[in-house]
Amino acid sequence: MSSNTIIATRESRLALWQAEHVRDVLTARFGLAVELLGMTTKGDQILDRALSKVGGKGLFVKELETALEEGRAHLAVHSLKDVPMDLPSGFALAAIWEREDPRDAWVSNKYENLDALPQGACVGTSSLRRVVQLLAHRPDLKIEPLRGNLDTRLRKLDEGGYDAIVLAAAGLKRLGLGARIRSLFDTALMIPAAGQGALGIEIREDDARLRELLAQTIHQPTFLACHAERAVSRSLGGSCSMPLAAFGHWNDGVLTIDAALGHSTELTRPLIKVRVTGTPTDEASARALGEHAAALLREAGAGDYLPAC
Ligand SMILES: NCc1[nH]cc(CCC(=O)O)c1CC(=O)O
Repeated sequence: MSSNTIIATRESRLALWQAEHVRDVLTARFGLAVELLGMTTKGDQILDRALSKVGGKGLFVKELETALEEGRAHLAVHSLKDVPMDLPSGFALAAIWEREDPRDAWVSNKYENLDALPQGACVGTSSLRRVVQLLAHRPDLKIEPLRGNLDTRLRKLDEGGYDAIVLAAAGLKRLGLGARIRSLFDTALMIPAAGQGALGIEIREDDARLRELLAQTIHQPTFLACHAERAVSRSLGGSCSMPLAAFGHWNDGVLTIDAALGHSTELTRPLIKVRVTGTPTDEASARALGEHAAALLREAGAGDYLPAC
């Protein structure tokens, strides 16, 4: 095997963009010779069912972790949003990089935004988080499942299957598809998912060399916000699928976390929403802030909303 540093990556256009970005930064900054190892994951193969029904987001990372474990690769680059809240033992999240636009995007060939949709119109998304927040504003809408990579989802919209779809702005912008964004959701109306728009870099926990090197690349405000967001999810039992949104944003040195939870099966039940603020300085204090938000959600009745798992 070559002495190059190898990045395991999924082969969707977005995953490859992200892996190439990490490769280029590591080469420019540390002079590393980096190669990509493309892989297909279970999550890429299952296109007909909601991920929440077949084992959740871990499906996108398992094969990459196996490559790390077997020494076929050294780093795995992920959309942080797709990384389970607790990594299996032996693996570490060595870096979180600066976020692209964390907002959700409205993509439609006919309607400017959610308010412009006629009664009973059809919106495509398979994200429970997006479904409950769309229905909170427009209970009349018909929501239809929409899976596949970004190009597939856009094609399904263009074929006329939906009046509009909702996608992460980050993915569209990274792929040069920003022109497809008709409008952007206010993060108060459509709170993003924990980690949305950020990159997460995973390594073997015992890889001291890469751990030290990657520590120098962490984008601290994103790192703290995302650890707080992920802690909200973890505290509520993040391995289960639930309609949860958690978004942290910095203002004058203060981190505000907005979180919203919908009922896991009765998707039109009122959302439970909380906001907390703090000034975390490290991973532990960021997590504590997220745990505080989760505690407030529980006080407000989250226990009745969570799936039994
Ligand atoms: N769940 C799939 C996924 N994972 C990351 C992104 C977009 C990029 C990001 O949020 O970092 C997407 C597509 C989407 O939600 O529209």
